[in-house]
Amino acid sequence: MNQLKIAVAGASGRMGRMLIEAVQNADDAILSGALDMAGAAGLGSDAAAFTGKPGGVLVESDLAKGLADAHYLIDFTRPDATLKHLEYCAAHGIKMIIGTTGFDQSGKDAIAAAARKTAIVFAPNMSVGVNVTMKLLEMAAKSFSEGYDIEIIEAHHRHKVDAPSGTALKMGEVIAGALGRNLDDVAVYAREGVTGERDPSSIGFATIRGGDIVGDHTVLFAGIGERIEISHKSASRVTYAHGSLRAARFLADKTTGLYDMQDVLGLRS
Ligand SMILES: NC(=O)C1=CN([C@@H]2O[C@H](COP(=O)(O)OP(=O)(O)OC[C@H]3O[C@@H](n4cnc5c(N)ncnc54)[C@H](OP(=O)(O)O)[C@@H]3O)[C@@H](O)[C@H]2O)C=CC1
Ligand SMILES: O=C(O)C1=N[C@H](C(=O)O)C[C@H](O)C1
Repeated sequence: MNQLKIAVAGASGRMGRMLIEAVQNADDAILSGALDMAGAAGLGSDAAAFTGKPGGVLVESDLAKGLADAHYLIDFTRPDATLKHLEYCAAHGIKMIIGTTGFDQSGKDAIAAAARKTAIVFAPNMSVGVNVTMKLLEMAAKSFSEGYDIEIIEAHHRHKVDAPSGTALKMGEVIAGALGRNLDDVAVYAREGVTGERDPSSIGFATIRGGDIVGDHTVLFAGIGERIEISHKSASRVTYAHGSLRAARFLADKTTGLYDMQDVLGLRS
């Protein structure tokens, strides 16, 4: 069997470790590289040592060394790191699965441009459940287009650095798209003081950060006399890791192009 040769960026991170374990446990994949930032404590050590099954792949900060044997890079880091990795991967034909969130428009444009040189799956949430939830939201938004106020509430662990979450923003885009609105025009990210009455076309966001919450997202459609809530709650990061492996398998026969998990899961309508 042709194994997927996968490198993992952010090897010491919450997702990096989960991904290394998932690659190690997959029959059709082999850990072929591991990256972390210059100065990180684990540099030079075995990337899989924490699993109890070291495999001889060392954590590198030098991209040429860390990616020498890789055909895929799974990247859950920070936007500045991902954009550095992107440049290298595009130049060397290494396919990317990007889970990092918090990109500005120029970062997103850079990813789209790199996808003309290599194949990329870019999604703020790799779990099957969240991506099916996106479809439910599209349907619900069309049905609740009049008379229902839409609010997106997300909760994550205390270490998360970006807000709202990439998933919440994507949910907002999906709902706005279904309603023929532009999220930039209708999003309300914070309320304080005398805000005035709610604009019925707005989509509100509320962010909670605390403890070890893996990732909860709820979309509230609040009407007169009834409320509908569509929620997804993650109890483990393993779903993101398994989704990333599905994304790598999806890219196996692609050489270029930008895809997301709706493509990977066959959910695009
Ligand atoms: N798409 C999805 O399904 C999911 C997306 N995410 C997203 O993935 C990202 C990472 O999340 P998480 O694993 O919790 O975060 P962590 O902070 O635990 O891990 C981030 C990793 O990236 C490394 N890193 C940070 N900056 C750089 C840099 N400049 N160069 C190289 N490496 C760098 C960190 O190194 P160090 O520790 O040394 O700082 C660390 O190893 C976030 O954007 C998060 O929103 C998370 C879960 C699911
Ligand atoms: O930082 C996290 O943890 C997560 N980030 C992603 C996001 O910003 O949507 C996905 C998931 O919710 C976990």
